[in-house]
Amino acid sequence: MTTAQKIKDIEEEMSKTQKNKATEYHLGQLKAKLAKLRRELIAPPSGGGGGPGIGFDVARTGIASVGFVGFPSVGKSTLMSKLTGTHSEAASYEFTTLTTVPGTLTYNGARLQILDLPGIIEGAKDGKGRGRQVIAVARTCNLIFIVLDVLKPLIDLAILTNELEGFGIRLNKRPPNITVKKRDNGGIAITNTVPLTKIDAGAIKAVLSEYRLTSASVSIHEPDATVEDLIDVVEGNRVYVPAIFVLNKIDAISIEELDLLYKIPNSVPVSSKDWWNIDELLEVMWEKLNLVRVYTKPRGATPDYSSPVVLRRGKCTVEDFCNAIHKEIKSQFRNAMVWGTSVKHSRGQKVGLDHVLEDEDIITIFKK
Ligand SMILES: Nc1nc2c(ncn2[C@@H]2O[C@H](COP(=O)(O)OP(=O)(O)OP(=O)(O)O)[C@@H](O)[C@H]2O)c(=O)[nH]1
Ligand SMILES: [K+]
Ligand SMILES: [Mg+2]
Repeated sequence: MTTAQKIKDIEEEMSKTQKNKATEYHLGQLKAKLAKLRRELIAPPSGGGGGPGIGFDVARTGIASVGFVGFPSVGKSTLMSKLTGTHSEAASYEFTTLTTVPGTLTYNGARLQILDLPGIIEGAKDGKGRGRQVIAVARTCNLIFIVLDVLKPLIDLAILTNELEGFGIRLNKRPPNITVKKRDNGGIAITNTVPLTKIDAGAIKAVLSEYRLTSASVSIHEPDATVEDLIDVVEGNRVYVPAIFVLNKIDAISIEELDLLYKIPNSVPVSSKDWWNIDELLEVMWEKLNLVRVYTKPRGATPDYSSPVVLRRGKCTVEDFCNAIHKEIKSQFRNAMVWGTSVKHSRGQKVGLDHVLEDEDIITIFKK
């Protein structure tokens, strides 16, 4: 039996199993089994093809990458071509785009790589079409645009989210606040600082036993933690990626319909064809990318606002700033003067290499 068939069997069994106290353990087991099978698809054991990077990946450039995911003919290539000035074939027939097409967009001084991807279909995560290769590229992006056609059923949004979830991608989520520590004996000990509303001891034990964890301490601090959250923590290979639902083709709907679309969280309605609301899309993109611009101020001169050094959040210390400019700088570094929200004083503050910079800080480096 192939992995995809095994997955299908388990999904069928789950849909037939009623959810109640008595089945909690069994369902926990099934969900863990499913996660383990999915892991095989994300990274095939050996030469299975379709793993991360195989097939559609391209050389990465720029400070961050944005991948376009969607069903065929929703307008991904139309949007990407116009945003970047790079030609990516767009046409009315499905599967026009057959491979990754990279382009570059500079926004707020940051060079971003935009990846137009082939359309995917439902079932992609379980091996339908070449969807797995597409999702594998999306998994490595810093931001995902889920592009949707507003003339198609809105359920597509949930279907696509589910496809990415099945590939270990979590959209607009933080890692669950749960820790699992293996220990030598003593069985399963559960501590929780929040009420457990969606998971109980039975389900926790079922999941852990599926991973051969018979002795472990589990601490749950995540409000309304689910079995899926626990599995994510045990599996450990999840990626947490911000996403924007780009609701395309609003030129073809009424104002009343548009009002409804505005209620969908993390979404931006646009028309790629008529270039409507692209400004908002870019603003939300910038927010979600969460980048840090640092302006260099030469001693005694005004800061250079035209070309910031752009860093990624979590990798934006003064040391990271130095490395982004030139390898040599760090060895000559004495200290730095920083102005902006990362320091307390409005007149600036002297800092060292480990100081964490904030967006739009100004910096002067003093050498030895
Ligand atoms: N009305 C309208 N049509 C659009 C818009 N954007 C794209 N289209 C049309 O939708 C069709 C598909 O566009 P593509 O850009 O090829 O879509 P795609 O998502 O890249 O398609 P695949 O590569 O096949 O997955 C084309 O006929 C476009 O002209 C839009 O904003 N409004
Ligand atoms: K198309
Ligand atoms: Mg295309």
